[in-house]
Amino acid sequence: MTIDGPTASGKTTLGMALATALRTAFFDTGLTFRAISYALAQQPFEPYDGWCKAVEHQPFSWAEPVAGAERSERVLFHGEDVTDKIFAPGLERQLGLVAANPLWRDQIRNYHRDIVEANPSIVLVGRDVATDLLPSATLHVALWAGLTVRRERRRAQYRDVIGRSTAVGPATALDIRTLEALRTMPNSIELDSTFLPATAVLRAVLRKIEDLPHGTVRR
Ligand SMILES: Nc1ncnc2c1ncn2[C@@H]1O[C@H](COP(=O)(O)OP(=O)(O)OP(=O)(O)O)[C@@H](O)[C@H]1O
Ligand SMILES: Nc1ccn([C@@H]2O[C@H](COP(=O)(O)O)[C@@H](O)[C@H]2O)c(=O)n1
Repeated sequence: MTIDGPTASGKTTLGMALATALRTAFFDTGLTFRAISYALAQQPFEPYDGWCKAVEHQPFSWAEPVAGAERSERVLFHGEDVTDKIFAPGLERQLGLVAANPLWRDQIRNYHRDIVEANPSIVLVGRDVATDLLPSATLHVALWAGLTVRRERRRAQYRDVIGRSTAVGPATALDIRTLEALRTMPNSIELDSTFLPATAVLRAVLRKIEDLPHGTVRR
């Protein structure tokens, strides 16, 4: 299954809950973009294409999920848990550079393809996963939420983290470009979560799954 939508629309929340309910693998492709941007931000130079190779050797790894944590996937960089840091506002510029670079996108796509191949039963999250990575998925969900609500959700998410309280500013050029680039599959379920709690979003998707022909989704 794929879940796409703009930042802080609730993709990860829904994806993790769905993967738990259906006992499938789960992967948030945004983490790859963020982890690579974080690695680049540690370098003193402007990123350029040659770095694609350089970052291949960066020692990233994914730690075991942390039970009870809101965002249970953890990203390690040189052994340090950088999961919170890769959501820091200062990474926006690097994120924009990585996301706009076709060479980076190719490498990241190949990395994600390997993950999909290794996990035929997977909930895959990210803004282009439906159209680009897994167009033949059993179910596509296009999740939406208004900008003000998304900003407030992110602000609440960061409220208790020192130095992160100003993390969510006005819509940036990156936000706007990303929204323009969002494409959905013609057969995707469109859900507006602006006024829906996360549990209701999950219930709505589970209901859609129940409507699928028997045996389409193995539990
Ligand atoms: N339906 C909802 N109602 C209220 N809050 C929600 C809802 N869905 C998610 N949230 C909260 O909003 C915040 C952002 O959610 P989440 O990380 O799932 O979004 P995302 O789309 O995966 O973001 P990103 O694109 O940055 O990875 C989290 O704190 C989450 O608990
Ligand atoms: N499939 C994807 C996932 C992400 N991006 C880019 O990475 C940025 C961070 O993603 P989040 O979902 O964690 O917000 C995002 O702004 C995109 O620019 C992408 O291009 N394709």
